[in-house]
Amino acid sequence: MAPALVRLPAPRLLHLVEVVDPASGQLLDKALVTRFSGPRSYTGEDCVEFHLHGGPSVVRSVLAALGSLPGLRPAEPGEFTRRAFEAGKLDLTEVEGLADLLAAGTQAQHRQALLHATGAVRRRYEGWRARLLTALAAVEAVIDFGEDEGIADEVAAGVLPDMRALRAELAGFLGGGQRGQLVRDGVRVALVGPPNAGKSSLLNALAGRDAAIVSPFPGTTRDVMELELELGGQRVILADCAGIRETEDPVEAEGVRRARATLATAHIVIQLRDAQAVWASDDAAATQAGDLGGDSTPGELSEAQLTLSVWNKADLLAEGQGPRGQGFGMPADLAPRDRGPPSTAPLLISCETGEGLDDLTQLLGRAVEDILAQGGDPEAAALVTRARHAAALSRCVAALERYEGVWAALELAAEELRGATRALGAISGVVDTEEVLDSVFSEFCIGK
Ligand SMILES: Nc1nc2c(ncn2[C@@H]2O[C@H](COP(=O)(O)OP(=O)(O)OP(=O)(O)O)[C@@H](O)[C@H]2O)c(=O)[nH]1
Ligand SMILES: [K+]
Ligand SMILES: [Mg+2]
Repeated sequence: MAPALVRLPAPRLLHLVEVVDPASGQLLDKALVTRFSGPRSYTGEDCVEFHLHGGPSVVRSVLAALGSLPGLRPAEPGEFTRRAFEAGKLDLTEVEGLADLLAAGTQAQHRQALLHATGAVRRRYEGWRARLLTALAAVEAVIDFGEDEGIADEVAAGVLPDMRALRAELAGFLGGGQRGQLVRDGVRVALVGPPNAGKSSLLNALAGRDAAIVSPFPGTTRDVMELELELGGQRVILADCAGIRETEDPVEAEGVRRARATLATAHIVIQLRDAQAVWASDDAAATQAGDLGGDSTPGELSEAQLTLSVWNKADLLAEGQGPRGQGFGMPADLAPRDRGPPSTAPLLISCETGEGLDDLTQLLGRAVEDILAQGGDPEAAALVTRARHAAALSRCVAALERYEGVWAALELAAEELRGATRALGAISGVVDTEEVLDSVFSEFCIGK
């Protein structure tokens, strides 16, 4: 039997149609439908988009009707985008940008993802790769055809300056810090200090909700509790930990171990102490010098970490008692940025009354900016948003360094230039391995 002739609606226009189950003839929805004919579609293939009413039963019944047609099946997560990539519609940086765009929770993440998704990053990488290919082509041409020693030397010397410049440029991006990854993954802030300092109370105050358990019993928090905040458009991950102290309790001891691990990976450390306890213990000076309190020592902090020293429970200090009366600690250094990172002079707050919390938020925002500023300018930083980019870039730089050692020996030089080209190509997916592709596409949810 000849197939029934179907008049397809015009492509790339919305059509209001009745969606009918082909088996039962039952009306399923009245909906807008668009047909795309390849290659002018997202995947490059012939596609149809259904704009259904959103009720779960409508969607389920239309999917079931479609699934009953021969040759149709649900897409795997990321399958549409993978097909688009395979059809050459997107490169890997754009694919990753799309995944980041779908996941973007902050303005900074959003802006950075757009640089990838719109191809700005792709163009940078393609430009570099084109320079490598030009150099490689010149060198290979001499290997293949050039008999003349003079020409060989001339070409080798001609290629060298641009490859040197390229190596320096790429090394600059690699050494420029981790801003791209910080924007994507968040700046990590750890709340540490002795038990009962009010760390969980402060986490709740900053989050604006009762996220962590607060109690008058020291040793309440055991697991690390992480919360995401948006500060000045930037993703910040705030971690509340167990109070650091020696303990016989094996569960609390595990909490202390986790607290130390969290402390080690934090970009910013808020050292929280009970103002009255510090004042009573008469070691205010030691605290000003940046002591973590409890059993921990300043030696646990690395140079790159910023610390904010904060004294809590200001409401419990009597009039004239404590740092307030001594003329320091209120508020801590809120000096302009050019005067360096926030100082370690303590900031006095109360989670109970809210005193000092605005100052703390400001100070924290500035510390986050300082951490990001160490990571270079935003557009350059957007080139390296994943560990995979950094790894490929450093392979490329290493190959170019080796090239500079052998540039006059054309065969060896060509080999290193090929290696450098391959490494850059891996970032955009020009040269791909299944493994990289699988990990990139696995980030997607079903339907993209
Ligand atoms: N008066 C007063 N009490 C506070 C303040 N902040 C916290 N507290 C109280 O201090 C006690 C301990 O607070 P938590 O937030 O549980 O302290 P923590 O540092 O998380 O304690 P651990 O998890 O046990 O290490 C609770 O009873 C809080 O209500 C404050 O600013 N003023
Ligand atoms: K507690
Ligand atoms: Mg706690």
